Amino acid sequence: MSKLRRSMLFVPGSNAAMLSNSFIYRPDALMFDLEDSVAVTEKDTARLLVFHALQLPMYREIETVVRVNPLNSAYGKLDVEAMVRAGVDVIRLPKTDSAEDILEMERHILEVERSCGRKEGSTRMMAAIESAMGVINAPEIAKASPRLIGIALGAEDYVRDLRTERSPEGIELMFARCSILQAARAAGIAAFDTVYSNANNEEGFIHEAEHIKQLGFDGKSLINPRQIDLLHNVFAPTRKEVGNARLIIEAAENAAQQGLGVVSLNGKMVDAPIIERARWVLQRAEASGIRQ
Ligand SMILES: CC(C)(COP(=O)(O)OP(=O)(O)OC[C@H]1O[C@@H](n2cnc3c(N)ncnc32)[C@H](O)[C@@H]1OP(=O)(O)O)[C@@H](O)C(=O)NCCC(=O)NCCSC(=O)C[C@@](O)(CC(=O)O)C(=O)O
Ligand SMILES: [Mg+2]
Repeated sequence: MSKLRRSMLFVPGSNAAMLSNSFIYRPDALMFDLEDSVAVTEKDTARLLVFHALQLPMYREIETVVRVNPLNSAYGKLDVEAMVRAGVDVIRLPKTDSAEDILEMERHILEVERSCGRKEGSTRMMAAIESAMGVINAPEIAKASPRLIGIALGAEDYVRDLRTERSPEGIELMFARCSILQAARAAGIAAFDTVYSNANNEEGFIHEAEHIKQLGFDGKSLINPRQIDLLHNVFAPTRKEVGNARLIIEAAENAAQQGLGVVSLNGKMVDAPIIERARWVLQRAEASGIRQ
């Protein structure tokens, strides 16, 4: 079963208090940020703080992602050098506009891996798409490197680029979400949704989480620990879904014994894709529990 990456909690890299205890919230991944949540005057301090946080034993037990600054900024290369040396699991490249951005990042990561003796290819990558150009190039971006675990939408920057703003229904994000999802699936990698920026609006958050789960996303970036359980609950299958999946597997096993590829379960067709989905529901229930 592929690794669970439902929740990825952004932690501002310049906030020493948050860095020291963010593991207690147990998201699927922690995403230390060196980019937009860090003031220009704090960039060097944040890099040092995150470097040290990555040495802490508690961060060895959880997947760590660091969002670095773009390589064409004054900080990007220094960020990558420090984070690869620190042993981060995944580097998140923000504002990815083209496959060339990925290739450039890959070249730089490889150089650092070689110079510090880290296994070549062991640093994984994630690309955040945050512009119209990035959305148009999503299929090439998603296929650009075997290091990529997934691509993600960065909606706050994206709506700025489109010259609009986010609405509760998210109609302005529909094209980008579908494009990113299609590109990710065609490349065989994960698709991650963007942050919901109001930590106090639980209802709005759940509405958005249900929407992106229905579209097919694997998970979502988060800004606040209170959003973690809400998201995990949305992603957990319901008791009814689990019960139904068990019946489908049972029916499929009986059908296989009789040499049949398709059978009926209470009038509903059960064939290969339906069986595969049922297995996926059971795996998900085992990994994430059943919806509360
Ligand atoms: C939103 C808010 C200010 C609310 O503050 P509040 O004070 O109301 O929070 P409370 O709930 O009261 O905190 C209760 C306890 O949790 C602790 N706690 C809170 N948040 C924590 C956390 N994140 N990590 C660890 N610990 C945390 C806190 O320290 C306290 O601990 P304690 O005192 O011990 O009880 C706060 O959460 C926060 O700063 N979030 C991170 C924001 C951030 O990273 N932005 C950048 C990424 S987005 C972006 O760049 C756009 C994007 O690029 C995105 C894309 O690409 O998708 C695009 O373009 O769209
Ligand atoms: Mg952004």
